Amino acid sequence: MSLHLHDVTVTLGRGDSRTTALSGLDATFSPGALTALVGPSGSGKSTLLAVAGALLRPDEGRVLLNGTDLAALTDRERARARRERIGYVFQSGNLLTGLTAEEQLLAAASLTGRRPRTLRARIRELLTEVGLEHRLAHRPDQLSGGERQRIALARALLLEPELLLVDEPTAAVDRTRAHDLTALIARATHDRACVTVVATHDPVVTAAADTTVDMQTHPTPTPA
Ligand SMILES: Nc1ncnc2c1ncn2[C@@H]1O[C@H](COP(=O)(O)OP(=O)(O)OP(=O)(O)O)[C@@H](O)[C@H]1O
Repeated sequence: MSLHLHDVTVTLGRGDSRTTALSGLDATFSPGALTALVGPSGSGKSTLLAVAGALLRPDEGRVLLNGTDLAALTDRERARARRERIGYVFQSGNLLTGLTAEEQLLAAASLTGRRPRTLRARIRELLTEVGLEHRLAHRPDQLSGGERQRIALARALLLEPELLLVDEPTAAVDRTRAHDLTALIARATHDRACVTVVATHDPVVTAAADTTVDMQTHPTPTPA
């Protein structure tokens, strides 16, 4: 399993706000390695995650997930890849309104055909690992921003993706929790040899990462 971005260009916005967010980007991400994606605000980290996560189709270039070019798939195939192969943890958490923390994970797992009975123990274990064992029955509107994102991380880890993409996992938590979450992500990456890319400004994450990709070494976003 590996992720290669070849000559990827992404243009965002229209008219005066049109911006080349990524320009001819080449990057390789290895299995079993936690990669910290660093660079100043606006350097294209979230854009890279969106392209790698098959949420955004590049204007040009190839996005090879273990040899499959995500950019060349149909919308339906891309949706399937997102569901079955990719775990994407947004800063917002992107949870389903009205479901408790535990139900968020059960719902995600049921989409992949797993039996709820065998899942509950694993779900509780993961919610404990992200420090939310006391929030199992809380719905998104009863949780803080950092807590919502931690549920999203637990949900992604439950599904054991080949590719794990995480946007700023430690931005809304205290330092102790930042260390714990980073260790959890690193452990999952190493244990299952998945490709993990974490966009971050946090030295706690960069210190624990196996490797770093610096967006500053790539061309800065410019008006298109
Ligand atoms: N919808 C959009 N229309 C036009 N330009 C956009 C749009 N979204 C993002 N951009 C621009 O694209 C560039 C890359 O943005 P991106 O969000 O990928 O940066 P980032 O490195 O993730 O930043 P941050 O660290 O602040 O999250 C920025 O210059 C941004 O202003």
